[in-house]
Amino acid sequence: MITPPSPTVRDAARDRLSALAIPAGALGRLGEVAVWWSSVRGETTPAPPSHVRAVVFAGDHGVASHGVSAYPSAITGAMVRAFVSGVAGVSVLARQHDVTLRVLDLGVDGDFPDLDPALGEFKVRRGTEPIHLTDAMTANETRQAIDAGRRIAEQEIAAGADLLIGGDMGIGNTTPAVALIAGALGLAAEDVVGRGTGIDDAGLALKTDVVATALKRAGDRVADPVELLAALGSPDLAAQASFISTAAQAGVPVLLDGVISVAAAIVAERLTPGVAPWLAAGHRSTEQAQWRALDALGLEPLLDLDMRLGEGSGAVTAVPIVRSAALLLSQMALLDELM
Ligand SMILES: Cc1cc2ncn([C@H]3O[C@H](COP(=O)(O)O)[C@@H](O)[C@H]3O)c2cc1C
Ligand SMILES: O=C(O)c1cccnc1
Repeated sequence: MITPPSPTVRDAARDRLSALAIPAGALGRLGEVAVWWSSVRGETTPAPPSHVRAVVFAGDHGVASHGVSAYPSAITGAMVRAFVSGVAGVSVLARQHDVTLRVLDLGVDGDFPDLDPALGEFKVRRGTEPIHLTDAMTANETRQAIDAGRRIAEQEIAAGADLLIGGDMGIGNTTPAVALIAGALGLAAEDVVGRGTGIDDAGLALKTDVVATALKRAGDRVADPVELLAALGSPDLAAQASFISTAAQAGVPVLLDGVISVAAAIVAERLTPGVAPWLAAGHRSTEQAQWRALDALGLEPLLDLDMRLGEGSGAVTAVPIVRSAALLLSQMALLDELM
């Protein structure tokens, strides 16, 4: 069980919010995120996040060659190179919002001999098995990925992170992500599948079949988070789940992104109950599984921009919102002081 953020500080922040020189409730969700930021920082008027660190967990997925994505697996490696050169979508956003971005290859089906070997320091395997046919990975590989996620979070925290973000890269990864959400929450395939990179109706029907078959194959094993990850997950998803869980245990808040990041959070909550109060939701993605999982975690997304990129992009886009909220709570006058 994880120690929750301080209820005393949260109440003090709520009191301050109610006393600000605004009509009651006028900051809307900005007020709520300010109170959350105070509670996770353990101070009524904490400084806004200034050491935001994002890690992109990259990996390939066996299901990708079974018609569940609009794009081929070769894109994964090409995008890893784009992160390294700073030209991916989230790279641009991270530069704009002063977020440190790190990309790690947990399970890409390829190697990068010309790039910094640190990229593959935590690599578990090349791609996964197709989850509708067999387990994504072995129990041993799952433990290795969980251990990697913990060490990655510890490194980011040691580097001074005051807010962490997990991003994803891997063609096909919305399929295991929604399967994990369905498995953990007991939902049916048709209630979790979405169009991912933009599959058509036939693709959606096929993806629904793949997820339904995978869930049936996993059976009761979905009740155990480690078995769930081995059966339906991947090294990158397992590592991100453990990254979130480790951050929450250390009292470091995490800003969630889209369906992959939220799937990792749902599994993190299973690995170590009590994670959710340490989390905020950066945005609402177009994937229905993401909304259902956020609901289950009790989280309301900050932004709703119809984004469906992943990479951590929705979370990084929300960073200035968290900063604005923190500044409002600490710098605004109280109504009493003006009277
Ligand atoms: C060029 C490109 C860049 C991306 N950046 C993130 N994704 C996102 O889309 C993929 C998941 O969707 P699906 O499950 O439908 O394959 C993941 O790689 C995810 O990171 C991208 C996808 C593409 C094509
Ligand atoms: O919800 C997301 O983050 C998402 C949606 C589609 C494709 N990749 C990511």
